[in-house]
Amino acid sequence: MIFLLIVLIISIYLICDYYIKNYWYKDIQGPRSIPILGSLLHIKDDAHLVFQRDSKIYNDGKLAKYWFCDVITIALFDADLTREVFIKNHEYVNSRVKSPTLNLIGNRFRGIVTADENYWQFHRDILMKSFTGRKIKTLTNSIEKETIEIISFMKFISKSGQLFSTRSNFMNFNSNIIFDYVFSRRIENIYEGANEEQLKVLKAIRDLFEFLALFEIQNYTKILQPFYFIYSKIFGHPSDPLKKIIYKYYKEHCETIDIDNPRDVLDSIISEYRKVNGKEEESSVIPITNELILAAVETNSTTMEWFTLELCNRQEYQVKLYNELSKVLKQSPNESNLINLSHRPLTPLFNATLKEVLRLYPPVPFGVSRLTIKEFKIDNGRFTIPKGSQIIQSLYSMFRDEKHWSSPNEFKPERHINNNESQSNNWFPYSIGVRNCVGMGFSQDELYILLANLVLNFQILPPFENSKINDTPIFGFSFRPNEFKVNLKLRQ
Ligand code: HEM
Repeated sequence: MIFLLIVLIISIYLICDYYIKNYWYKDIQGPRSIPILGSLLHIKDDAHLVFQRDSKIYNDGKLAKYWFCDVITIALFDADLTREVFIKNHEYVNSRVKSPTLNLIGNRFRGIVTADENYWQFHRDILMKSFTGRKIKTLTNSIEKETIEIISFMKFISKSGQLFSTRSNFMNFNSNIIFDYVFSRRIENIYEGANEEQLKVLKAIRDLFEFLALFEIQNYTKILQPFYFIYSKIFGHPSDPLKKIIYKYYKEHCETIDIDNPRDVLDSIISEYRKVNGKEEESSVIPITNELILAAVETNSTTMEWFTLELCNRQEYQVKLYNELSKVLKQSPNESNLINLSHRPLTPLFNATLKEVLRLYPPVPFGVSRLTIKEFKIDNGRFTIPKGSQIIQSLYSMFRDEKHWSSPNEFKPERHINNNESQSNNWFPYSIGVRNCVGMGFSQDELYILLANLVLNFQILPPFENSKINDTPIFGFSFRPNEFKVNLKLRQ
């Protein structure tokens, strides 16, 4: 009898769940959902391609509705509509999805990337003040110093006839800069191999990235969430090792801080926090700094990998870029013989190439999901976006949409120079609106200085003569190529 009752309850639940997912919120079409999992199986593998396909099927290519288990999800396929949601209606979409993963990383949504509607504005203001309160020159110095280090390592590798591993070295480069900027903790000789303590830090960052797959069931199924929390309490969470390290840095900073003369971003955040609210300092400052590291390292490293890969497969562009860079350095030389930010306005082709790489391979191909805190209408009232929806920007399909880009799958940096696509406001790999990427300027400076000096100093060749490096993307937390090595030939 009890068994029959249980079967009956489960059956009713499944029928209701199926009905809600497929027959409610009917003004936005999407693929059919099954009970419990919703549309998760539909988008699980190569979601960027699934969204690209769906953008040709549903709602005139503007958006589509999916169910990620219990969470109604709207994927935006159209750049104009994305602006309408993220700029015009920004106050309704400034929260993040309340998933257990974001909860645990962000200390109950108290970080910056993970911050919900209660913390976001407050933490964003603190962070912006901390960035602008520091002299930006310090960051540029740090990037230039690290670039000299890595270029000298590349020269060593090149002379010794070894191949250059792109992923590990770019990760080391980016972690060293952000650790220096945020904690004043640069790892000496990182490219030759760090010491045990430093390796622990690098491992903590990498392990967390390995773990951070997107669209996991436990993040979207309410009934599973308590088990996930209990499991993480007992066995630990992949974000714990990095947080432990950052806790140590935080304590050291607290002991030695001079509030009026902050040494680094961590000092600045602590000072700003103390000005407004001393109460939750530790539980907020640790996730904020933790998430700065997470947001910075993977995205920039991925972009560096794609840029190197594309140029390695296109020797003709390397020649063009080399000619442009060497000419400007001759025109305005400097002591270090380094391309720096003052050269940027004089290198239009290089700038366009970087833009083209970010268009074809946006490192965060779906943006970072937002959560709606109120129902609202878009597209002249045609679509209602329900409260509690997860909003995804399908950047990959938008950046390859014929509506906005000619021959969208082709690598054509020139499209960004002096033609009708060059002024396009449909290029936003760093997202748009008031909650866009905080690190956009930081990222652009780092990418420019490192990659320009790479092209200036070396010819980038594939490991085997006349071969091409595989450019099929791997879809995970970010959007990266298969790990690859290159042969760096020193230019004379
Ligand atoms: C190629 C490099 C990068 C790309 C493509 C990128 C892209 C993005 C995107 C799409 C978002 C989501 C914004 C939204 O919710 O609409 C974001 C957020 C964020 N990014 Fe980046 N990012 C990059 C580099 C960086 C760097 C270097 C830093 C740190 C210095 C950084 C820090 C952040 C932070 C803190 C947020 C959260 C902002 C907030 O929620 O208010 N990013 N980024």
